[in-house]
Amino acid sequence: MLRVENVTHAYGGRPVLRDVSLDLAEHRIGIIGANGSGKSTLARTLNGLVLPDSGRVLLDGRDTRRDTRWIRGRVGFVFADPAAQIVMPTVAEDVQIGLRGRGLGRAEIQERVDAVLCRHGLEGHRDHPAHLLSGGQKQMLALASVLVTEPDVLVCDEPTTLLDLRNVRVVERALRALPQQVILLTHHLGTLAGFDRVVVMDEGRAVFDGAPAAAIAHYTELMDAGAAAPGDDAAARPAPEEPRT
Ligand SMILES: Nc1ncnc2c1ncn2[C@@H]1O[C@H](COP(=O)(O)OP(=O)(O)OP(=O)(O)O)[C@@H](O)[C@H]1O
Repeated sequence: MLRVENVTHAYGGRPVLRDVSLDLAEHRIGIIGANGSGKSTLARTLNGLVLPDSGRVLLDGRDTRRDTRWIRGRVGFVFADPAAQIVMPTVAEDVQIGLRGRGLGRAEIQERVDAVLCRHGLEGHRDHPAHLLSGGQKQMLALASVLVTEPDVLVCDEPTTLLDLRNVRVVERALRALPQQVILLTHHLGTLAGFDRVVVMDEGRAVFDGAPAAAIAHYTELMDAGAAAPGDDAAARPAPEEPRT
């Protein structure tokens, strides 16, 4: 189980995570919050991409600070922009690269690559140049390239941000079907239906933690309150004039 213990983190002296503590045990966990609330930074602490300034992050009792390599192998990470994750010229090569150095034979590598491509609708694109895939296909490739390594936990940082609605659905379906634990950061609140738990981040703190509907209601209230904050005179502004004809 992933455990976040009293984690704080700052960039250039500016606090981004403030004493966050979470036990992340459920199968499907969402993390939502305003832009800049610290979601990505929190997600990155989960596999040691970001090490906390204080506090610690543990996977099954092992600290990301000490056992970074082991934890990276157990916690897969999918980024919002698949282009940042695709490193090889062809689809199959890109999936295969994650299996390097694991002492697997050629046949097993081939088998695992074929299986993951097939599961994610990319079997017909095996030798296709990866950069020519559509946005949705690139996101599926990024997902496949992480899943081929068989992580226990998958952390997805807004994997549907760049996608149209059809591809959002494709990625949602793929995530739903995964046997492993998924921790999903998203601004697509509908994706969280059926999740076990949703954490709301605000200004570096986990301010709500509960069922999806209650978490979304809390987040919506938070955003509405922010939109009508004192000093914001938007509500007092006169409505724009109708164009005259
Ligand atoms: N590498 C970095 N160096 C400096 N500041 C950073 C870095 N990464 C993030 N920040 C800052 O930390 C704050 C939190 O960023 P973070 O990406 O964690 O928020 P977020 O909730 O994921 O936002 P979004 O919804 O926009 O992706 C932001 O103000 C951001 O500018």
